[in-house]
Amino acid sequence: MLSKDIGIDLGTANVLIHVKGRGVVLDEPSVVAIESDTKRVLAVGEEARRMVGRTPGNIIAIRPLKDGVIADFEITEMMLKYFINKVGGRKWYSHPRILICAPTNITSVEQKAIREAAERSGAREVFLEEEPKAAAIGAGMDIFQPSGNMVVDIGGGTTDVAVLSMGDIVTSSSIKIAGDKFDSAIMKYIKSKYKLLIGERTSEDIKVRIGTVHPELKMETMDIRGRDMVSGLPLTITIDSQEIQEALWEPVSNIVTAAKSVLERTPPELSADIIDRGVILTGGGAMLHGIDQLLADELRVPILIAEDPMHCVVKGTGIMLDNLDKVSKRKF
Ligand SMILES: Nc1ncnc2c1ncn2[C@@H]1O[C@H](COP(=O)(O)OP(=O)(O)OP(=O)(O)O)[C@@H](O)[C@H]1O
Repeated sequence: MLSKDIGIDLGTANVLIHVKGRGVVLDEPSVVAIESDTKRVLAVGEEARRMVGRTPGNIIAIRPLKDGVIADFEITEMMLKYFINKVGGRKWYSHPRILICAPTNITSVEQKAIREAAERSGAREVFLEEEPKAAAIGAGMDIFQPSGNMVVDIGGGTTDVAVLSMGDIVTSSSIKIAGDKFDSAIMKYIKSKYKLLIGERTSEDIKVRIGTVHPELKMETMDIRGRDMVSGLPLTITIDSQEIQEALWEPVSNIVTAAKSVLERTPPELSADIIDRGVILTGGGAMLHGIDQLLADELRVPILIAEDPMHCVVKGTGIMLDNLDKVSKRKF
C-alpha cells in the first residue's frame, strides 16, 4: 500500500508525476482522445497524442489545457484522475498528499475542479503552487535565501518569468506565448510563403529538429510534407533553419520583452545577484536552439539552461512536498 506524497506538473503540453522515493514516474502528453457522439474516452496521453490530426470524423483528440488555461475542465479532470490512478492504481488507499503546479492563470472555479479531481483520486490533502517557484527549486536554486534568483520557464502554453527571493516571487510576468505559439508561427509562415498546409505535429517536429533563434549557430535543412493549397495534392518542400528563425522572430521577441520588463521592475540589490548567478531557463522551450544565446545578448546577463529542463517543475514539486513548512502551503 502506498502512502507517498505525490507532485504533479499539470502542463499544457505534458503531465508529469513525481512520487516520493520513486522519482518521476509518469511523463505523458496532455491529450485525451474521445468518441465525439458518446463522449467515451478512447485513449489518454501518448496513445492519444499519436492520434492528433489523424482521427476519423467521430473521434477527437483533445488537448484540454490550452494557452495556460483549462479549456475543457471535464476532460482535464478525467485525464488527471486517469494519470493518478495509473501511477498508484488501487494502492493509493492510504491517501497521499498531492501538490499540483497548474497553469498560472487558472480561475478559482478551475482550481476547485482540480482539487476535487485530485481528492476523488484518493488525495488526503491537495496543495497548489506557482509554476515558476517549483521550476526554480527543481532547477536547483536555493530560493529561500535573501538573494535574487531569476527563472524563465518556457512551456507549451505559457512562459513564466520570475525573480524569487526568501521563498517567494518578487517580480514576475506570465505570457501566453510559448512552444504552442512557436508551432503555430511555423505553420503560418509555411502557409504564407509556400502555400503549403502542415499539421501541428509536423510543425513541432520542424521546431525541434532544425528550429533556431540564432542563425549563426545552426544551418540545417529538412524535407517537409503537407497539402498544397493550390493543387490540393500532397507536396514535399525543403526548408532551412534561417527560415524558421524568421518564423519564430515575433513570439520569441515577446518572451525577450517579458524578461526585460521583469528585470526592469526588480530591486537593484536583487539585480546584482542575478548578474552574479545568471538566469536559469526551464521548460521544454529552454531547449529551443539558440534561445540561451539570444537572451544573453538581449538581457546582458549570463543565461544557463537547467539540467533536464522539462523535469524541473515536477522535481520542484517533490522537493516542496518535503519542505511544506517552508513553502506557502496554498491549499485550494
Ligand atoms: N528540443 C526542443 N526544442 C524546442 N522546443 C521543445 C524541445 N523539446 C520540447 N519542446 C517544446 O516544449 C514544450 C513543452 O514544454 P513543457 O513540457 O515544459 O510544457 P508544459 O509544462 O506542458 O506547459 P505549460 O508550462 O505552458 O503549462 C512543447 O511546446 C515542445 O514542443
